[in-house]
Amino acid sequence: MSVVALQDTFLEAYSKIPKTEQKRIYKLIDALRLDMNNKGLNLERMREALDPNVYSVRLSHSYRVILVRPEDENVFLLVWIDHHDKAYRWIKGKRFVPNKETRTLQMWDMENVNADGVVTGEPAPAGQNLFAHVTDEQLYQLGVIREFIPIVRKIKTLDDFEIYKPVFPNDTCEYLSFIAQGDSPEEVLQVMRELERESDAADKKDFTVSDAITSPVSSRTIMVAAKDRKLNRQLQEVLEQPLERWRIFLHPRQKSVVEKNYRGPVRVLGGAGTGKTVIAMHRARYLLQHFLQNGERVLFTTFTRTLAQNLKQILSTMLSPHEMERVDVIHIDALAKRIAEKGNACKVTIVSGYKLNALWKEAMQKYDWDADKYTFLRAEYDRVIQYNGIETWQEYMSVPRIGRRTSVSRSMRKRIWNTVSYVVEKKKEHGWFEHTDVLREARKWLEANPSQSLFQYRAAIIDEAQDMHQEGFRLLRALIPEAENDLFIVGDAHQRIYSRQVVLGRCGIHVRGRRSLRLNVNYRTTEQIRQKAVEVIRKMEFDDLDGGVDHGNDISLFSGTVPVIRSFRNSTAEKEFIVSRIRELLESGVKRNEIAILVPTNDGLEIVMKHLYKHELPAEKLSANMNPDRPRIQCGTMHNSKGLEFRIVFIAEANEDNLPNTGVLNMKKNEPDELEAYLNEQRSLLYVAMTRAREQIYITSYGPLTALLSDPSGN
Ligand SMILES: Nc1ncnc2c1ncn2[C@@H]1O[C@H](COP(=O)(O)OP(=O)(O)OP(=O)(O)O)[C@@H](O)[C@H]1O
Repeated sequence: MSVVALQDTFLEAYSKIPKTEQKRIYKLIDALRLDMNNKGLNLERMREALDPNVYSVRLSHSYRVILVRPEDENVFLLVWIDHHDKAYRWIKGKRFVPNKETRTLQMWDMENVNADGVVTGEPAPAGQNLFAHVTDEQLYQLGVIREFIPIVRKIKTLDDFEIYKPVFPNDTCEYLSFIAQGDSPEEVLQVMRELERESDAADKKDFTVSDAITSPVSSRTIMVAAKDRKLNRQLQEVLEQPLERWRIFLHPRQKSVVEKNYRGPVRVLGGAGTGKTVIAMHRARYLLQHFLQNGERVLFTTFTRTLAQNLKQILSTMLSPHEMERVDVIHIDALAKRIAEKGNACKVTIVSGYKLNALWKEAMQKYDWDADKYTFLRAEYDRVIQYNGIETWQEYMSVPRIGRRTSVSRSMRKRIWNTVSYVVEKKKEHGWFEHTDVLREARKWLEANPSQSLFQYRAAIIDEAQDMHQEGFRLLRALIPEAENDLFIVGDAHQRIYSRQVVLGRCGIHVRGRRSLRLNVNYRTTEQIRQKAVEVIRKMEFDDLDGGVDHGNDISLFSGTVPVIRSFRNSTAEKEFIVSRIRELLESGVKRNEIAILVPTNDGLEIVMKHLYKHELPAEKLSANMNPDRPRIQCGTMHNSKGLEFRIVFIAEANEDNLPNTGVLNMKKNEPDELEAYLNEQRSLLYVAMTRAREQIYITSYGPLTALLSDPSGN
């Protein structure tokens, strides 16, 4: 007898039961395989269940495992674990269908449908149907079983689709999601056919549960336990790390992006949680295994140190030690510093904060500026001069000041230039560099020494590209020779929280035609969280990192509870609420390190952490050196959460005067460009923080709540 498990449901159930019960599963599987008639197993047919092949078996005094045992087949399919009554309720309306079209074993939930009475209702009039352009036959080929076709015909809008989603099995739901997002049925069927080509059971007349289990397509949904007494390593791995199965199975769409041979740079866009980083990591592996020669290396870079560290750790579990030696995971500023120091044989000292402010104040005094022009001058330097890599007065005189609304006369420009030159000279005298200076110096060195191949990089993968400075991309272009599969860039302008818009074409990176891709399906966040997060940024426009507009719209595969948003009288009341919710979550089986508390400011972070300690809740700050597996509540600023994800997220201190920060608003109030840029960054920051949550989000404040949640204009 072979024993397999239905991933999505079984893993969910498994993650909710106590550790002692989890350990019993392995023994139970062995026992089932050896002798299913073993009386001790207490195998019982569940007559109340809709599916005639459903059985239950005793795991312990309290828990039962639900399984499917198709007649005349030598297989047990584990689907659920729960207390007796709850398990019965769960299984009651489920039907397990080996679907010849999708080559998978599907789970249909008739209970949901019948409760809503949707099966017997009238279909939506033609033209008002989200899937009107999909024929019945195409729906069938997409895996919709015949009796469910009338249900699809009732779906008028994307919102309707949300309500109906739990009815569909995951694979068909995913295919329908693609169509709902604008893909043609033919395109989606093409993806399916590619899979069928891989399937050895494609021509069989009857499609059985055993066929579904052995079909390669099922590798995403079914885990197989090995035939010998030791459990298959894969099953054990997935059971122990249920949230990371994407490391093993990619969706066919993702797979095709990862495995293509591209004639030049590729750009992949997609909203939060659409799998961009997952794809980037798989791409690194694929490049090494299929496209690169021995000795050629891959650079994997991103914007922040914490994220680079996190990516390195995950990559090291996906790649062999030998492959890992051929990949450098490093954030862009560290890379630039490395090149500049190696190339110029000099020590780079980064200057920022008060030293730099003091230098600017000195220059402003010398050139007789009013103190309130500080923001204007710094922005002119960062947004126009540094952004465009300008180094001479002639260049500055002729550069279009795109995105700067305050006009400046020629004489004013000259005064600005004199002030800037003073700062630049002084920085040189002290041997000080800002990060952008280092990027530029590194690039200039590479351009002047084209034959120098410092690190044997043949290709680069760039994550979180929206926050990369133009100088960063120019540096990468100078570092990686133009060739097939040279640059793989993933990013999302919705999440830009550090830099200004980049135009890849202006950095010598030319993305053409089919090398520009967009992912639309969110695998991380529930639709409820996604929608709430999108509300915060809905009035903004987003670029495609190359001078165009990103009109993309995403959809989440999962449904969940609505975000909880609450404001409290004072900070203590807010923190007490958070602590009590955390205690409840821990009691319900959520692990400490699955919970994150994010706050707008560093001061707020200290307060939150003190509060957790006071209540004996171990906590840890998000940082490049932290170990995310330690059983601690993860705390960090919203900025630090970039690129990460957690099961439950609290955004605390989301106060009116924190988000956006009133002090910064005041400083920028006379600079409309800067003010708008800052507000947009703050909206994106909130979007980023909210979309870190997989299952549930709590947003709290003391005093009035941030206006960004109620009024996306931020006014
Ligand atoms: N093929 C897949 N199967 C299952 N889960 C997946 C798959 N692809 C992605 N995911 C899940 O979605 C999560 C989000 O993926 P990822 O971090 O790559 O998204 P992203 O687009 O880079 O997000 P962000 O831009 O918000 O940081 C992953 O952690 C993973 O849990």
